Amino acid sequence: QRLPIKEDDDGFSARAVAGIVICSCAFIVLTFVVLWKKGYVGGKDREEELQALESQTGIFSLRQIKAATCNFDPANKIGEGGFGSVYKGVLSDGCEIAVKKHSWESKQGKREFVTEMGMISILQHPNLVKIYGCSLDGKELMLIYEYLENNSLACALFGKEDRRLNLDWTTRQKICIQVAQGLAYLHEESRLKIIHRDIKATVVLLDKELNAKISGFGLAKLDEEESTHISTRIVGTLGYMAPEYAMRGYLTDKADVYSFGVVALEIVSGQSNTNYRSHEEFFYLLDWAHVSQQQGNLIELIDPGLGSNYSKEEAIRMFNIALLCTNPSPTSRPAMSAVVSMLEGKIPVSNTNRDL
Ligand SMILES: Nc1ncnc2c1ncn2[C@@H]1O[C@H](COP(=O)(O)OP(=O)(O)OP(=O)(O)O)[C@@H](O)[C@H]1O
Repeated sequence: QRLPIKEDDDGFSARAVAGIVICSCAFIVLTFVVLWKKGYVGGKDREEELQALESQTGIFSLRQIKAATCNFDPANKIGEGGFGSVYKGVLSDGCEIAVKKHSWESKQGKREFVTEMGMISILQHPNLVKIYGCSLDGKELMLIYEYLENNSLACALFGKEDRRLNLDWTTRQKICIQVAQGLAYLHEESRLKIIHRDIKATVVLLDKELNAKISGFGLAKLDEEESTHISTRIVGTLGYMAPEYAMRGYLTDKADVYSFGVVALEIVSGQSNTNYRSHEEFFYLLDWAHVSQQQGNLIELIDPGLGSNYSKEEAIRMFNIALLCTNPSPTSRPAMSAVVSMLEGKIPVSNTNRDL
């Protein structure tokens, strides 16, 4: 359940970056179209050349997208996000794509479209979903991504029974490390430091080999050093938001670390944090994990679907890391690069006094 957004946002620092990216693409296409129409460029088959150029610059025509998705055939619908549907498509060169439609009516939908386009086109990492471009034809506002065959982590872990994947322990461990690596890149390695702000199991997509790629950059924000870190616009998803951000608007990269901790808990338990009902008093999985930890029987939360085919040591370590990441105090949460090393067993799980 996404939180509503006040439309008079004053903290939209990604707009400039996104504007430059889109303007540059539009300028290149426009220049080419003018030259092409005047006959300065283009050979026998100008239509083909224009299409090839469209793909290179990342601007797709509505015609191309309609052809790729069989006119948005409901059979090609693969998901539903907060601002519209997601369709699978195949371009004329055989390349598989995912097309995310954004609502033109909603200001928030347009804002997220621009942020996502700007952010993700400047970021490149094996654990971030790739964007191929966009389509801005008429009233349709669409983002075009690489298609990931195995849907989202949420679907794999707690989707409908026929769509759920029985992820084994090694795969869960790999996915958890890859999400942590993607976040470490955003926070510590990319030229622009970025806070994703909406890390959850539905934005972790899985490719053919079940490698994890982070998507959903519509709420991402630049982490500027001079910023006060106080947001007047609180956005994110209930059940995954860090308390200091949800209650006081205090936003740092440690808010993503908290959300990651919730995802790690979901990976090891196979339960959704927001839907978990184990006991009437305990609504969220995270609450239940704290109670189980106090009672010293955290092990009972490990996904029973794993049977006995998992490493107890690694599962307990993942629980410990998840609880460390969801520490109520942001300064007690580790940096994502440290989380990667802890998950890999290269450094001990530190700053935790939680006994198991
Ligand atoms: N590149 C992709 N490849 C395959 N499936 C995708 C891709 N992108 C999105 N999907 C599917 O579409 C669903 C919705 O994605 P989308 O990013 O629109 O929404 P969301 O992030 O879950 O929701 P919200 O926008 O409300 O936060 C995903 O959970 C996934 O199942």
